[in-house]
Amino acid sequence: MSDPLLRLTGIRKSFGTAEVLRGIDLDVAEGDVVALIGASGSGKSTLLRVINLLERVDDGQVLLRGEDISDPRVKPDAVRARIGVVFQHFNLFPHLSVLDNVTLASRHVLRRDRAESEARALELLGRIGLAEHARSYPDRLSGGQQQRVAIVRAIATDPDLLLLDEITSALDPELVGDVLALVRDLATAGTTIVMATHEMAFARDVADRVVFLDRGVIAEEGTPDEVFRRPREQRTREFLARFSEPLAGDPLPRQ
Ligand SMILES: Nc1ncnc2c1ncn2[C@@H]1O[C@H](COP(=O)(O)OP(=O)(O)OP(=O)(O)O)[C@@H](O)[C@H]1O
Repeated sequence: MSDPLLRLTGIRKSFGTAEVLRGIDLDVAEGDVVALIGASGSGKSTLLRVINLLERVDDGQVLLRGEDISDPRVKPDAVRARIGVVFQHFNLFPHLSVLDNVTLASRHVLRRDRAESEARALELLGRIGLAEHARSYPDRLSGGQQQRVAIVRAIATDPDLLLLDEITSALDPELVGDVLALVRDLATAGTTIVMATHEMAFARDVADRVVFLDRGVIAEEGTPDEVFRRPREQRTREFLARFSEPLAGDPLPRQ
């Protein structure tokens, strides 16, 4: 069998005396959408940061297409061009236009030609209805628009993997729908995504697999149906009980 796109084996990470990740094993196949859920502080962001080499593991391996990228000799920049990341706060560069934000990595890390990078960026911005804002600065855009630009920027290098860390948490509720719709489109188009999310209804509808982290270990994983409707673990049930209201209805906007 061929290697999964991403394989995590025995990942451990401590900050001081606090062990935040306590032996994580996880495989993500090409095209899979994996939702990481769990209480605040359970280690979701740290796990994403470990995958992207923003944090180095204390123990264990991160394998991307079979290559051990957690090896200290691997240069983070080379890996980051292969792994797109979007954080809670949009992190667009305020002094660069939308277009320059989107083309930055493609031009300066991958050394792609300017015209080629801009054509691709404009095509992506067009897909999210923001091509006319290409020459604007980020502060002219709403939070939801900025976050969609951040997503487009993350995929502009055609990464192997897209990591999303609570990308709707800082948005006003009325702006969440468009951002989730874009993620839904990417998932449908076959993008491999690992996302930490508090949007349970979204995880249920979009993810192929749901991973429940509890104090640094994977307490349960399965299809959305298994985890949300038939959780095996008491601690999963307790966690989900806090989200029972949104899960009962369907708060997701339909396109
Ligand atoms: N750089 C750091 N230095 C020290 N402690 C850290 C650092 N990063 C994370 N932690 C701690 O690690 C634990 C896990 O944090 P993490 O952000 O991974 O959790 P999370 O599940 O993503 O939480 P949330 O849902 O609130 O974002 C927390 O107790 C946090 O305080």
